[in-house]
Amino acid sequence: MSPELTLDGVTKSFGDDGAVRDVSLGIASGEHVAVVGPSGTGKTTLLRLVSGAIQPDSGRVLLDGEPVVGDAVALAYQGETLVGRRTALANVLAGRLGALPWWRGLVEPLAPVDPDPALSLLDRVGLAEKADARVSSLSAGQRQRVALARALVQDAPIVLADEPTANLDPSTTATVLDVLEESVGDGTLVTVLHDVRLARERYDRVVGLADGQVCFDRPATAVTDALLDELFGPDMDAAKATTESPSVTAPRSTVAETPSAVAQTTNDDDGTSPEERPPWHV
Ligand SMILES: Nc1ncnc2c1ncn2[C@@H]1O[C@H](COP(=O)(O)OP(=O)(O)OP(=O)(O)O)[C@@H](O)[C@H]1O
Repeated sequence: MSPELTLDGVTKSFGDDGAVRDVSLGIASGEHVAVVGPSGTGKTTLLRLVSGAIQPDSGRVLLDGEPVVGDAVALAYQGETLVGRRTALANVLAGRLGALPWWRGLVEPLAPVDPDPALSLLDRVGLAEKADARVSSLSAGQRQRVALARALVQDAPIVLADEPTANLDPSTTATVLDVLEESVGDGTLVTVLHDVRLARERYDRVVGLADGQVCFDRPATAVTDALLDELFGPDMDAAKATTESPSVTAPRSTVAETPSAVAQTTNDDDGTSPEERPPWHV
């Protein structure tokens, strides 16, 4: 069982900018939650607060009622947090070190870390042949997948993923989200996604952030175009013109049985390429 995650009136500012403002959320053990919202509305800051990477100015982040400590939370960052001159495998193994009990370093200081879990994850995200490549030689999408593997190899009960599908093509996006869902399994998953369609299709629950505050917090099946309109503002008008049928909102268990669902649900009938459409287009 993953611990229950609670954000209680969490606020974080950078200078005069209130990045996250009085956010309260309860995320139950095993929930898979997507966080969506326009750029600069505090999504990354929220994940960093939950991971303990930064501390709130006020409010509390709690796991089962206690402050976040230890290795309970793994965060796959959106940004460049890998060591470029080390190999992909070495970077993923660095995550594995954090998953081992502290006393292993005392008892077996020279024992090598078992590379198999890291190699297996690199294989599952499609990077088996890049295991020995320096991270600095990898594309942005490949680095994104190394960062995800590094988070997943920690076997943490709560996994946070910040835009894990940025820079990826549709097929690799589906693979990465499949690996994420399968690896986390019954654990708790909080993923920041720009693609609202994926959030609706693949997650139990969607939280919309606007200007650092919760705009909506609904089961994925209850996320309507009106809510997205409120969240994303005027740009939603373009989406309304092309969104006449209801969203494809398969529950998580169904999607997991159809790994290619993302590619299959892409609608090319309106004459626009997927890249030209707003992220919530269905
Ligand atoms: N370390 C920092 N120092 C100063 N300002 C910051 C810092 N981190 C975030 N901010 C500011 O906080 C606000 C929220 O940033 P954040 O990265 O959380 O947004 P976001 O919703 O994740 O954006 P995006 O979707 O573009 O990644 C922005 O105005 C940003 O400039």
